[in-house]
Amino acid sequence: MPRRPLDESDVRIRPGRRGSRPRTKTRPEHADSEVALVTGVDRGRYTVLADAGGPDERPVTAMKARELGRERVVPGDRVDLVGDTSGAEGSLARIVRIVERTTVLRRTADDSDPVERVIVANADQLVIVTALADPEPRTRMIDRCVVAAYDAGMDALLALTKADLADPAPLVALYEPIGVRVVVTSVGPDGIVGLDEVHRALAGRASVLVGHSGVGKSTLVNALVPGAYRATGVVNDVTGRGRHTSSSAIALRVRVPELEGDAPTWVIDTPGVRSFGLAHVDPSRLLSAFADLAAVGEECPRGCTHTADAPDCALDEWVADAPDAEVRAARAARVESFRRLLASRTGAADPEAPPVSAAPDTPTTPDA
Ligand SMILES: Nc1nc2c(ncn2[C@@H]2O[C@H](COP(=O)(O)OP(=O)(O)OP(=O)(O)O)[C@@H](O)[C@H]2O)c(=O)[nH]1
Ligand SMILES: [Zn+2]
Repeated sequence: MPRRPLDESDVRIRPGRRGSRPRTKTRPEHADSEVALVTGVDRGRYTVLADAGGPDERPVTAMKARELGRERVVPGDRVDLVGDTSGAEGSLARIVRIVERTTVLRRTADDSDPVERVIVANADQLVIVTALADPEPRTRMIDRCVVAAYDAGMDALLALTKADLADPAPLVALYEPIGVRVVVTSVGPDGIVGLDEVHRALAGRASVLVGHSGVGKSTLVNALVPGAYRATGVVNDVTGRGRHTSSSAIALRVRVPELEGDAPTWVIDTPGVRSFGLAHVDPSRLLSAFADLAAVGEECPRGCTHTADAPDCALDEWVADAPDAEVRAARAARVESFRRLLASRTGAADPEAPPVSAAPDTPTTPDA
């Protein structure tokens, strides 16, 4: 019996076990599944948006079909939906397949859970919300977020809040050279100053927001998506604060029609997520986020870790071979930035004492 080639409506079925039974994969109900976007997860119930952006756009509550096994479904996922997809009160659809993801963001393993789990799928950008003061910015935390973003194949956007309290210039100088776009906001008498710039940076993209408690992330989200939390019940109406009972992310639609063109704008808030799992980050993959350095790294010995003490790392040669002092200084700074990010993966780097770098006229040479 010839097998029909797999297509989009196929559910992943584990092979084997009942070996003799032919794998009839054609399930009529799955043939007319529809693609939906996962916006939230709460205790085994998924909120998905069917026909997202289309004329029949509607929120639907769904559960995971058994066929998916232990595979996690997370906000940002596109899924195939079957069953009652009407979205009517009390209806429950089933998620039968996860569409292949373009990006995955993992949160860090912690004491309660030793596994680095995927928390958001298909996001384009990681927005690192950092207060310029109160609480003080922590560059190591920002570095780690940048690494997580680059490793996930996402862009990094630094949103500096509370510019009324401190000057953003030093942080801008630290992050713009490594490809991080920076937006600056403050709270003024008529709302958030700088919101237009934030809108421009988010328009047409799916952006994950992260930030420590008190940095002004909720203030920002509320300005971007007025009333969103009331609608989703995530925030207590009286205190305005998140219940933060779980660390599951939630996708919220931002309406900026004049900026976004055809692509919708989403922000994905991650209550309770404070850091990202970086144990899996591969130095070469991180290097590939720095196009100029990646080209240089092609000349490195196989398996080079690209750290300051790596023998014969081509990055050091590239700094040493600069035609003049100015170029050398620029290259050294670039390599230092990369190595700073690399070091942030592990517990090694002290935020107040970044790894010792080459002064412009004394390029680092490997000790080995
Ligand atoms: N001066 C100043 N204060 C701000 C600014 N943005 C937010 N705040 C204040 O900072 C405090 C924390 O803001 P939130 O938006 O609750 O911060 P959060 O990051 O969501 O923190 P959690 O709710 O604890 O997760 C609040 O008192 C805000 O009013 C700003 O631009 N300037
Ligand atoms: Zn190297």
